[in-house]
Amino acid sequence: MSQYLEIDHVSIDFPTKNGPFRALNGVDLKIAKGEFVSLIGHSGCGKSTVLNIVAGLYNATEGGVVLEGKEVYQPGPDRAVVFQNHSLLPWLTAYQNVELAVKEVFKGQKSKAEMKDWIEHNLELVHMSHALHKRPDEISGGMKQRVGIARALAMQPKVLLMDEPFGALDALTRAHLQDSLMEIQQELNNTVIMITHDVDEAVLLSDKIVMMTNGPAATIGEVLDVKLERPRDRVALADDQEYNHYRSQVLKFLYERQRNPAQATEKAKPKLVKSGEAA
Ligand SMILES: Nc1ncnc2c1ncn2[C@@H]1O[C@H](COP(=O)(O)OP(=O)(O)OP(=O)(O)O)[C@@H](O)[C@H]1O
Repeated sequence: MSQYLEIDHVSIDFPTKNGPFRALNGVDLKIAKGEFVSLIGHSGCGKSTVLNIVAGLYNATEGGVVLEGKEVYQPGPDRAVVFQNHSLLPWLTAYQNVELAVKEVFKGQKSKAEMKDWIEHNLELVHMSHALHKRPDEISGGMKQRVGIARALAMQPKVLLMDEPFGALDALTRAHLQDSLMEIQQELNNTVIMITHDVDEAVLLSDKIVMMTNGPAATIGEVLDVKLERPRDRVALADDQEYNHYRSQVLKFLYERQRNPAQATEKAKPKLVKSGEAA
C-alpha cells in the first residue's frame, strides 16, 4: 500500500484572550490508500481538530496535510465528512439530500439518468432503498446516519472523515451500522479516518488505531496496527485472544498511560478549607 494521505508535523494554535493556545503539537501520520484509521483519546485532546485540519476547515499553524501529493488548504469534495448528528437538510427526502451532494460533485459529468442510478445505488449500499422518499423527521436516528453516510460515499471522496458517526446511537443500531460500514469499506476500499470513544469499535473497524495524548499540545502517543483478518465478525472476535490483546493495549494507553484529564484535574484541585481549619 502506498502512502496516500500525510499529516505532516501538524501543530495548531488557537487565539484566545490569554494568547495563543496550542491544541496540537507535531501530529505526524501517514495513511495508505484504503486504510481505515481510528483516532481515539480522552475528551478535548484534539481529535476533532485533527479531522477539521484534514477537512480543510482549519489551517495548521505549523506543518500541513498532503493528499495524493497536493497540499490541503480548504474544504473540498475529495474529503467528505460524516458528523455525529446527521446534518441532513430537514425539508429534503433521503434521496434529495444525497442528490444535492451528487449534483454538486458530478455536475456536467453524469447525465440525469446516471445521477439517479448513482444516488439509488449509494442509498442501497447503506440499506435505505425502502425509504428513499422519506424526510429526516420520518426516519430513525440510525437511518438518518445511514443517509449521511450514503451522501458522503456518493461524493466518491478520496478520504471519508467521520467524527463519532455512531456516537448518538443505541448499541444495537450502532453494531448494525458498524457492520454495514465494514462491508462497504471492504467493497469500495475507502480511505477512512474515524474519531471514536469506543475501544471495541476502534479495534473491530480499524487497520490502525491512533491514540492521542491529552492536551494541551496533544500529539500522537502510540499507533496500534490491527492485523485481524477481514471480514471481521464481532461475535467470533469476542473470544479471540488477539482481539482482546489489541483491546487491552488501547485500554492501557487510555487509562494507565493517559489518565482521563477530568480525573487528573479533580485530583489537582485544592481541598476546600473550612474557616478556622489549617490548609
Ligand atoms: N476554534 C477553537 N478555538 C479555541 N480553542 C479550540 C477551538 N477548537 C478546539 N479548541 C480547543 O482545542 C482542544 C481540542 O479540542 P477538540 O474539539 O479537537 O477535542 P476532541 O478530542 O475532539 O474532544 P471531544 O472528544 O470532547 O469531542 C480543546 O482544548 C478545545 O477547547
